[in-house]
Amino acid sequence: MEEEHERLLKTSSVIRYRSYWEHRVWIGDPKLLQELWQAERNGLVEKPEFPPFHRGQELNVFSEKTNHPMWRIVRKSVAQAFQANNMRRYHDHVVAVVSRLVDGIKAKGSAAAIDVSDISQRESFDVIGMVGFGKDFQASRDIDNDVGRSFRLLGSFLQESIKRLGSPLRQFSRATDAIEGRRDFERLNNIMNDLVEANEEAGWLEKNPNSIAAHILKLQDPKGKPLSRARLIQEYFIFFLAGSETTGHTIAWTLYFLAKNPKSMARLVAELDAAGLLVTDQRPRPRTFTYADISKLRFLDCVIREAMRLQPVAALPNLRVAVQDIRLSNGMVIPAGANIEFANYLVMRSAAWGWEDGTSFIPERWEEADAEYHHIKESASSNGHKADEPSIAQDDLEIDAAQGGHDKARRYNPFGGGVRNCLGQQLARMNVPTAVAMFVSNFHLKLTPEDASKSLEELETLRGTLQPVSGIHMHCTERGKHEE
Ligand code: HEM
Repeated sequence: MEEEHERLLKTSSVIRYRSYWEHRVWIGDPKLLQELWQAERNGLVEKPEFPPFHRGQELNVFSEKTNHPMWRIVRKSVAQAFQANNMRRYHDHVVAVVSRLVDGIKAKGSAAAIDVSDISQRESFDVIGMVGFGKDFQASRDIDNDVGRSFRLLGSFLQESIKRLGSPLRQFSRATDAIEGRRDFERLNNIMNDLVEANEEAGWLEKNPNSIAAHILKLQDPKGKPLSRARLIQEYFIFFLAGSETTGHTIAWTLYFLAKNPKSMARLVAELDAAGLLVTDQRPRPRTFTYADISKLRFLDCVIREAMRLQPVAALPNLRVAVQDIRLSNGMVIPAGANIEFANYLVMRSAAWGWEDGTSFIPERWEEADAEYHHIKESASSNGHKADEPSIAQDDLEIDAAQGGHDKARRYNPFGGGVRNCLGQQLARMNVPTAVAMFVSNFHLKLTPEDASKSLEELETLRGTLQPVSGIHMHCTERGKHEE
């Protein structure tokens, strides 16, 4: 994938092409991305049509059009669940889930090849269940269990959905894997339905007023009516899907880069040691990782940013449609109806946007001020047109979506940009550092010889999210017990 994108970028940062009857525009330029996010705020860019994957399926906050009142209603309400004071309140859940996994890995011993990708999926699934919906699915209780396949169902759902996009009639096919796909849809639907029922039980809402579930259950449509059960299930489901796949793979890729880069690992270990968080011979039971640690551990933050720059798990399929002709500052016009692909992946790697040695893992680059931005020279504006229209005040629909201005454009957007950027990013920003720090504090991580010998390209695949193709396997040796 990397090679293919580098090849494309050498040709241009904007590519127009036709795929059968569709007109597509592929944008790999941060300044133009900024303009398109502005166009999205102004209603000129929309989400594409998401054909129903399942008869009777409703839309949700991810698939709903930006100009539809329901999208705004859901986004504004559920955003409250992700406020910092809430995240602080729920941090103990994250620590509890990671601690269970740490115990499970210890029980396996260092000879076992642990799939950290599987571990990370269990972690993020349990966190979203507990933090968002008050349900402990216990995927992290025993690292070999299958908890009714529920956490694996999200991955298979995503893959089945993608197959159906390519072949809409698949949902009626009698092929074995298509039948299994339909069963998985049904199972997932039932799990979400059970969860809605549990959350609707008397007294639950009062006890969990800040959860994602509480904000969804209180929603009313524009006519003031409560949401249908089918819509509730869809809203529940999207928070599980968007919230666990992405976070889990981000944790796994971060651990992978650390295991591959001993100098970065050593620096992080020293930081955790200085903070009293590392297990050592002298400190077999370090203090518990706290919410306050997240903002204090600067190098940990650099490591995660760098991993998300190189392996942005959700940066590829950011698709949109032009509502009307859109003129960009480089003079190009995107015709109404054209599909737009935001090629964030490339923007976050390419030398064209000032990334030095952009395909290497160098967390130190995040110690420089303004590293998120590409600075635009006046001459770069090809037709004298300014990069931005005067900025519309960002309202509370946008989360950490600062895009720069005329002189600089944000070149680091792992959570997307503009009004449709990631709604749950505050949960990810709490979960990923906590999990990474706790795993590194407890274990020496060493890739198995087989996975260590593979290139990143051999390890990765794009199945809806950018994820390991068949896991990332490591030997995890307890710190403080078997020091090297
Ligand atoms: C490292 C973890 C995560 C990454 C990298 C990530 C990335 C993204 C990106 C790039 C988008 C925008 C997609 C687009 O423009 O089409 C997005 C949207 C979204 N994300 Fe995340 N996400 C993460 C975690 C989460 C979590 C934890 C939740 C919730 C629990 C969540 C919920 C959502 C939702 C609901 C949307 C749709 C928002 C809308 O359309 O208004 N995400 N995410």
